[in-house]
Formats: sequence, structure tokens, C-alpha cells
Amino acid sequence: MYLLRKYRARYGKGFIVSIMFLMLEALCDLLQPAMLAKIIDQGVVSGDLNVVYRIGAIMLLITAIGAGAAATRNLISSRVSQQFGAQLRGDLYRKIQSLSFSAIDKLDRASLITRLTNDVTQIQNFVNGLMRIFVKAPLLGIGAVIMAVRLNPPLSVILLAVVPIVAFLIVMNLRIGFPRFARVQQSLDRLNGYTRDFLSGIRVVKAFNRYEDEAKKFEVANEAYRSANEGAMKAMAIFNPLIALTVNIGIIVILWIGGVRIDGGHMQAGHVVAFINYMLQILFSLMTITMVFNMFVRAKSSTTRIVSVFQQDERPSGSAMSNDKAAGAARDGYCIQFDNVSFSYDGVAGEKVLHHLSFHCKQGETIGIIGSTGSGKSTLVSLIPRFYDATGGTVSVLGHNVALLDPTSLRSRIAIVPQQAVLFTGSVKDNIRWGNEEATEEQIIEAARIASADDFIRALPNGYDSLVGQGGVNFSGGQKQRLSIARALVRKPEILILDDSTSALDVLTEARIKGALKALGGQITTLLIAQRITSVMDADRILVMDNGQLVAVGDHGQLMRECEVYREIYRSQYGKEADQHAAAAQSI
Ligand SMILES: Nc1ncnc2c1ncn2[C@@H]1O[C@H](COP(=O)(O)OP(=O)(O)OP(=O)(O)O)[C@@H](O)[C@H]1O
Repeated sequence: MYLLRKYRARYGKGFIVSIMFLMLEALCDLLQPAMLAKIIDQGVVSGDLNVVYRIGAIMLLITAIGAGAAATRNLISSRVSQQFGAQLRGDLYRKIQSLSFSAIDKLDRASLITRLTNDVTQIQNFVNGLMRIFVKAPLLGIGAVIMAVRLNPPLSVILLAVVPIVAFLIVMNLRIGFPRFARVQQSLDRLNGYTRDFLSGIRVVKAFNRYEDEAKKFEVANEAYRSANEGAMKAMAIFNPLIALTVNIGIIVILWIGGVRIDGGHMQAGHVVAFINYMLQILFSLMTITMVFNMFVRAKSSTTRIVSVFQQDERPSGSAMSNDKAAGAARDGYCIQFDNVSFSYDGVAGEKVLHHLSFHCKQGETIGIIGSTGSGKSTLVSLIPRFYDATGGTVSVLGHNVALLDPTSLRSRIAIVPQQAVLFTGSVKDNIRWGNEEATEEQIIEAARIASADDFIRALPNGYDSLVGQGGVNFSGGQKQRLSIARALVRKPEILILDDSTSALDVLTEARIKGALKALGGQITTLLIAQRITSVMDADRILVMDNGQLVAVGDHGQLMRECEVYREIYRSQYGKEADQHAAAAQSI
């Protein structure tokens, strides 16, 4: 119903025109057996060739009209269903892009791919089926019953026995088929999930020689998919022949009774032929209805899956951020401020990942964030661009409470370089420009220079026009990170978040990038998450995270004197010398 309402206005007209041609086609089909009866009874049996020619010509004309209607209907239905499918796929894609991060976390990525491809195709096929055969089948079925009753009321009693049995078989088929087709979709999701995991981790699989295990996992999923499909097909394989058998028994009974009645002079041979034709039309329509109901069952489970995406929460909304860059910061002097912030991925009642954090930083400062793995560093920075909303306390950017800001407007001020560098297929230049479509050639080169990427890009055979393979396969981890940093810088952000995105760089290159950022003279406020203590040592201030708590804030010297967690991290990375360094720091 949801999809029907959404697309009725746009495709309703084409759908109705197609159905009208379909009705014309069904009418032509229905007239044929009655005319055939006339040819046999009035022409062939009485040897009147004129009747044969006259009615034969009319039959030809009706056939031509039917064929013309079928061709037109085919053209319209194909166009309407293709356009509908393309729009549904596009709308779903846009919806997925607009989903909030929590909604994306809830939906399995592999299942999103199946929804965008297979599920949309199922619905598109069903819509096409509706316009091609579905409406024709009941029309033809009901029309054939009416024509048969008009032709010979006593013989049509046989229909009274056949039709209810077949209707019962169809209902049973649907009841058994629906859960089976739903299982087919679920197993396809799992198969897609394994395929995606395997392909994205193919290097690791090869490095660990895990082909066999991965192949086995795939086989299990593949086998489950096969068995689910087989189960669904079995239901069809049993019921369709049962329906055909019932109708064929009906035909035999007609032939038998018809023969007796012709012998007794109560019926003409042409009527029996026409009656059998109508019976075959009824069989065709019932078989078609079963087939389309099966399509309906698949389309219904696909529709449920697609509608559940459409009903997910979208990105939160809010008011646009003032364009006056200084205005916000001037109000309280802080670029970023966390005030008693708590957060849980499962809403207010869920287990907290961040506990009552409070800190602030001024415009142009560099803030290092360090802490053990899983301590909440990435979660903390993801609250700044409103990827998630804090479940307690307030996060402010340039003096504005982010919970009241429009995320697009807020994110236009922020650039984030994620842990996993993501590159797209295209040229190096395109990849950097992706951060800011309006960036000039000079700005791209400048961003690459600050990110220490300019040298290696120029050394490539085609420089900035060199091609990046899918997922950046032809670049090293450090090169990918530098290109990602350049992409972030070309946005000219006020806030730059580097989420462990210098981990693949050697210390020297990392120092060069930090030096170049510093040389920008405080235009950018930088939050730098790092595992290596050397990465954050020279930051203006360092936040030390432990188990979702902010245990200390200070510069390196201060933390070495006052923070045991920080000293512990230092010790773990510097070994024995660390204690001497710590002692020296404490004496400062
Ligand atoms: N999308 C998510 N849904 C649910 N829990 C999550 C999600 N992302 C992270 N977590 C959980 O939140 C906690 C903090 O994770 P986070 O990624 O912020 O830590 P981190 O300090 O950045 O770790 P690392 O240094 O390993 O990247 C972890 O317990 C993690 O399992």
C-alpha cells in the first residue's frame, strides 16, 4: 500500500492504458471459440463454404486486433515497469544515503544490496506481470465461464465442480509458498554477506591461506540458498500439475458427456469444441493466476523489506549554521565544547560508551586524543559532526549546540579522515576534488602538498591524472591515508578530525604533515586520534580516554607528571627508557 500510494500518481495512467489494451486482447481471445463453434456447426457440418469464409475472415480480423492490442500493451507495460523499477531503485538509494548512522548500523549492508537489486527487480517483475497477464487471467477466466454457460448451461455444471477444487489448490499453494519465498530472500542476503566479506577481505584470506574455510562458508550459504529455492519450487512443482490434472479430468468429462449428448441429438459438435476451448482458457487463466500469485508472494516479501528501509529514521534535522565563521566562536571563545556528555549506541537506556565528558578547545588548537582500543575515541569525535546525537549533556561547535544544527550545514565546516582510508575509482585528482567539487587545480595541489602527498603523486606515471583502482588497490596504506587527508584539507575545513589516519605513515612523514598544518597559522582546529604517543606529544592539549571516561586533559609534560594512564601508555611504547623520561618530566 505504501509503495502504491507513492507511485500511483506517476505510473497510474500508463498502468490503466495498458490494462485497457489487455481487456481488448482478452475480449478477442474470448470471441474465438464461439466463432469456431459457428464455423463447425453452420459451415463445416452443413458444408456451407460461404459461412466458413465469412466467419473465418471475421476471426482473422479479431485475431489481428488482438495481436495489435497485445503488442501495444507489451510496449506500454515494459516502459512503465522499467521506469517504475528505475525510480524505486533511485529513491531507495537516496533514502539509504539519507539514513541516520544508527539506522545504517541496524541494517545489514549485504541485505541493503539485495534490497536495491533483487528486491526491486521482484517488484518490477510483478508490476510488469500485472499489466501483461495478471488482469488478463481473471478476465479470461470469468469471461470463459460466462461464455461457456451461455453456450451450453447443462454442460457448464462440470465447471461448478472443477473451479472450487482448483481455487482450493491455489489457496493451499499460496499458504505454503509465502514462507518459502521469504526464506529464499533471507538466504540470498546471507550469500551476499559472505561474498561481500570475502571479496573485501580477499588479501587477508590469501595471506592467511584461509581459502578452504572461506570456500566452505560460501558453500554452506550457497547450499542454504539452493535448498530454500528448491523448497519454494517444490511447492510450485506439486500444485501446478495438480491444477492441470483437475482441469484435464474436467475436459475428459466434457468430451464424454458431450459425445453422449451429440449421439442423442441434444448438442452440436462445434459446441463441444468451443466448450473445450473455454475450458482450456479457464485452465490457462488459473495457471496464470497461480504463477502471478507466486510472483506476488515474492514481491510481497520484497516490498516488506523495501518499505522497512523507507520507514527508517532519516538524518536528524536542525537549523542552518550561521555563515559568519567568527560569530559562533566569539560568543564563548570555544571552537568545540563538550559539556557533561554521555553516549550510548542503544539510546538513552542503553549501555554507556561515553561517560560525562567535559572539555573544550579553542579555534586553531591541536587536540590529541589517546587511549586504549575501544576506549571511545572514535565515538567521541563522531558526536562533533552529529553522526550520532549525545544521549546526555551538550556538544557545541563554534558556540552552537550541535543537536539543534542541520547536519549538512554543520558538516560543511568539518572534515573527517576516517580510520579506514576510502578511495574511489577515478583519477587521483578526482579523489581529492571529491572533498570539494569547486576546488581549483592549485587548491588540489596545495592540499596534497600539506598532506605530504604531492611528491609521490608527481612521481606517478600520469601524476594527478593517474587512475585509482577500485578501493585504491594500487596505492599503499600510507599513500591512501595521505590522499584521504588531502581530500579533507581541500574542503578548507574549520575543524579537521584525523581518526587514527596517520597510523600507516612513518614518523617523519607524519611530522611533516603536522608541521604543514601548524604553518596554516591556526586556521584549522585539529582533533588527532592516535595510537602512537609520538603522534600527539606535541599537541596543544591531549585528552586521555579510558573505558569511556576522560581521565585527564593536559599537555605532554603535565600528563607525564599527573596521569598514570598516560604514563602507562608511554611506558608500553618506550619500554625501560620511559621511566627515566617520566622521572625527568616530573622534575620539570
Ligand atoms: N556502531 C556501533 N554500534 C555499537 N557499538 C559500537 C559502535 N561503534 C563502536 N561501538 C562500541 O563503542 C565502544 C567504543 O568504540 P570506539 O570505536 O569509539 O573506540 P576507540 O577508542 O576509537 O577504539 P579504536 O582505538 O580501537 O578505534 C566499543 O566498545 C565499541 O564496541
